[in-house]
Amino acid sequence: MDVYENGEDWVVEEVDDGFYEVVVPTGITGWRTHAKLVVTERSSSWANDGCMFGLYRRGTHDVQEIPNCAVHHPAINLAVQELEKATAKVGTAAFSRESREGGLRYVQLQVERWTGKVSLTLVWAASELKYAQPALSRLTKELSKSNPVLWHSMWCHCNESPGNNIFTRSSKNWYKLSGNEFVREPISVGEYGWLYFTPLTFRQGNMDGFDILAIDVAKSIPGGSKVCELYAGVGLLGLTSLVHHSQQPNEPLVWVRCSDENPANLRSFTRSLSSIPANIVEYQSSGGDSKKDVTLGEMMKMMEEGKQLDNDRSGQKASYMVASAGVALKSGQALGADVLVVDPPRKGLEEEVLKELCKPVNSNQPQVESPKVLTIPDEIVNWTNDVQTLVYVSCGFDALVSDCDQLLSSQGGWTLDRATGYVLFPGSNHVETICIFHRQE
Ligand SMILES: C[S@@+](CC[C@H](N)C(=O)[O-])C[C@H]1O[C@@H](n2cnc3c(N)ncnc32)[C@H](O)[C@@H]1O
Repeated sequence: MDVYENGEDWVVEEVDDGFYEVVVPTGITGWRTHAKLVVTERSSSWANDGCMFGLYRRGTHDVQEIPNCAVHHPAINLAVQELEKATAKVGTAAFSRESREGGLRYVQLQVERWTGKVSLTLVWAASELKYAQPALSRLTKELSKSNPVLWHSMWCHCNESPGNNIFTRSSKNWYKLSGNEFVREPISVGEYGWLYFTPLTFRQGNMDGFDILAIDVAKSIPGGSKVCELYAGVGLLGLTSLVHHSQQPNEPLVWVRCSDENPANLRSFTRSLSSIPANIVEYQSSGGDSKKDVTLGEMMKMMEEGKQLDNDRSGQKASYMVASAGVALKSGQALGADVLVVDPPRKGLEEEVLKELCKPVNSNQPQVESPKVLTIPDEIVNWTNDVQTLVYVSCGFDALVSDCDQLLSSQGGWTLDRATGYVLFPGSNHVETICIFHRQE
């Protein structure tokens, strides 16, 4: 890429050649439907005047309040006001980093756009729910009483770890206290189903903006393709593409295989799939349990027993595997796929994924869709051999530049056809980018 670091927080294009188109998909205010805020005492603990909610000032642990923040969805600002009032009324003690006393550490607020309701997660410094009581119940009761229509659901996440991580990795630390398990968002193509999120799953900060990006991803996939999606979250990009192509004449996708390392996504994905009309996902009536949900408990048990978690049931065009990106590839998820969609975290692609994409295409490798029918040893398989189009969605520009350099200088035969930047987070210095790569003929 013809960009260089300028020593600041941004990179500069050497010559504006018009290659990198920039899109501002939404207004610059009110776009943030997902916020995580840190909590601190308003004054001293004996004053009992409740908690303050905000962000750490850069490089410090001083909390900066952001009342009526312009980029927040109005429901988030309202929720913060309700939290301030309620914590003052019931005397909730914020967690202190210094004394390690007090309970409330962080809050996560997620707006369900079509209802304007907020799913609230209270992150409490406790090892188990019982140790957060009775302060936790006092607070949630007051919040529900003070504004009964605002809250979609309330959750508690117990986190007494010493560091700054907002959430621990254990799904056992999550407790749903009230309301619905899932925040629902419409798939952004017509009225053909929903995406389901919980506080345990990844959800984009600017959902309106990402809807537009998801349609652009769908349009960049040739009709009739077989698609493998890594880093899929709840399956937002894959399912949007499946629905989009079902509405194009003679262009339905053949299949979409999604995967992600977070096991909590599987329940969400299964729900979404059930909400999409059968003629789009082609369920087969193969008996009563074909759409059966896996409970969180069953999921934990399967993981403890080392069983693979997936919903790859016959008759469905879309399937889900819980696995890291590298493991998903080596399980054959991209075998037979024409298109690979990746949307990794800021640090970019896993080394294993890059390594596969950088291998030269092996014209002697048979084109099959399952490793079970591959007749060559695993060590010499090119797990992305059939992929002709790579759709790379990036939220970390530095990592994208480095991954791009590796792909383009490799023997994988890749060319970068298009790159589009999306100003998804106005007011911040982050840009979301879609890069479309093709293999040279
Ligand atoms: C930027 S999010 C994209 C999710 C999805 N495209 C969306 O828009 O909702 C990145 C996802 O990568 C997953 N992830 C992070 N590291 C991973 C890895 N090594 N292997 C597989 N998934 C990973 C996270 O769980 C998260 O769901």
